[in-house]
Amino acid sequence: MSISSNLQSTPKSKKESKTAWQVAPNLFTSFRYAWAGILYATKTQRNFRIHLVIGLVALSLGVVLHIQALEAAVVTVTISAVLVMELMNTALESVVDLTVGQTYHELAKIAKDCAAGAVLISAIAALLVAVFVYLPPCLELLHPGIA
Ligand SMILES: Nc1ncnc2c1ncn2[C@@H]1O[C@H](COP(=O)(O)OP(=O)(O)OP(=O)(O)O)[C@@H](O)[C@H]1O
Repeated sequence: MSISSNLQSTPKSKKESKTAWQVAPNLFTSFRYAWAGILYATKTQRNFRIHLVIGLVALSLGVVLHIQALEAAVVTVTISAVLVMELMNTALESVVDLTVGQTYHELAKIAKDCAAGAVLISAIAALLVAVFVYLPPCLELLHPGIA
């Protein structure tokens, strides 16, 4: 979905219009901006929501299946990688839409397709990690002594 069609370029408040171009004055403000980005992606990007839910389910499953600390670390990094890719994809879509608006441009297509490809690769890697980490304990649960 094209992003520019949903948004206005005008800031929400006068204060925001004065400070939007400045470096965040403190760490708390930086976190607030970062959180706003995550909230925006959660509200507007269906794929981000899907990956967020799958990530939470995978982490919960890890607790239920008592996976080892190293496995939990790999799962956590993998989930983060997918969500980070989704956020970068959303950021790139915004910049492309800001640049070309509603007009077709071959470079806009390449940029968006490559960003989507990056998300796809991270999601496939996450699926493989899930198979490697969760399949053995699941099989053991279903057929004790098999794994
Ligand atoms: N300005 C443009 N010029 C050329 N092709 C475009 C342009 N905008 C989008 N596209 C093509 O349409 C596809 C979908 O773009 P869109 O901005 O709708 O992303 P999306 O469907 O929201 O992607 P995602 O699901 O990753 O968020 C792009 O991958 C690209 O191939």
